[in-house]
Amino acid sequence: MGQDEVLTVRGLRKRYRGRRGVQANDGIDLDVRAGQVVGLLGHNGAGKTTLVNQVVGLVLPDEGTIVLDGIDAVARPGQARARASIQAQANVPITGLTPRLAIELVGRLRGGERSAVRTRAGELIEALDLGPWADTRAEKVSGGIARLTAFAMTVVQPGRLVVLDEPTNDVDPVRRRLLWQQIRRLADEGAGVLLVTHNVREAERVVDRLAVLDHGVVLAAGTPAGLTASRQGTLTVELDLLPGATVTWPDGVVARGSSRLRESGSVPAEDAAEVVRWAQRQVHQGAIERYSLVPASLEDVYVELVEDERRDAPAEEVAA
Ligand SMILES: Nc1ncnc2c1ncn2[C@@H]1O[C@H](COP(=O)(O)OP(=O)(O)OP(=O)(O)O)[C@@H](O)[C@H]1O
Repeated sequence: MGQDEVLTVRGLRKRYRGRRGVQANDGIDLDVRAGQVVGLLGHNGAGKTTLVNQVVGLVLPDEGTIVLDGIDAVARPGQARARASIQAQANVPITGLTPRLAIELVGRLRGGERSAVRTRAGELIEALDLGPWADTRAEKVSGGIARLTAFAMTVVQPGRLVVLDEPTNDVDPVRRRLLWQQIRRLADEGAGVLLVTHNVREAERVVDRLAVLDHGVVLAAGTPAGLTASRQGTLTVELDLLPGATVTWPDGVVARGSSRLRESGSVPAEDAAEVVRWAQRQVHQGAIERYSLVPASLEDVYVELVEDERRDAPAEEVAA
């Protein structure tokens, strides 16, 4: 393991026993290096939280190895956990405290020196625009502010590995941007960050590498550019339909998705000009309100990967 490796996971398997045994992790390899944000994507039940819980020693693997900052995390979970900070999916209750006090308390519990912790807590409160609620009793703050407070509690005295499980849940779009900046900054300042998220569109701009998990296995892993390379030369066209309108795609467009007032498809870049002319005519004819053509995103690739996997999987496995 090189000195920059903060987390190395190899061949990790975990099966939950019981009447309907679930193979939650089925041979996972994963690496996080210092200075990197690694995103972990996957549908509900893909096995992300199981993986994270094994990394921080809350769940014992059936098989495989986990090395966290040089420590064997399976044999010495306590020591490994001391080198990591984790923001769990559910917020730790801080009833009776204010966000500022809760952030400072965790900083002190994790061994931070009083004035350094106070300064860092103040910086985080400012950076996340928590000021107006920093000194309000926790019972009175909104879900989004509670989520940001939980993030600040996690990173006030960060470990070498910072694990964030859905940190953006409930956070408003403006503060989400501030949060993404802080996540990036954590890595830039030397931590390895493992980020569990469904927010593929926003994460794409921040992560260095991604692993896509599906039914306990890593379907694909790589940089955002590497994962989207297979879609280079392809654009995504999106239409906002007017109520009651229907459209039939022109030749060259492959339908990708459809909801009540939105259709999306993919189109080779060389056909884009033709599709724009077609879409413009649809606007004039009152079928669509607006349209956009954008490069294929990581979200497109992610959805396709998972859909391909579903198509190939036996029916009962998909239903499970
Ligand atoms: N304690 C448990 N006992 C039995 N089965 C469990 C337990 N925890 C999780 N599972 C099952 O293991 C599988 C993986 O769950 P996990 O929570 O790791 O997925 P996830 O990717 O984190 O999902 P989500 O995005 O919904 O949080 C699921 O089928 C889930 O029902």
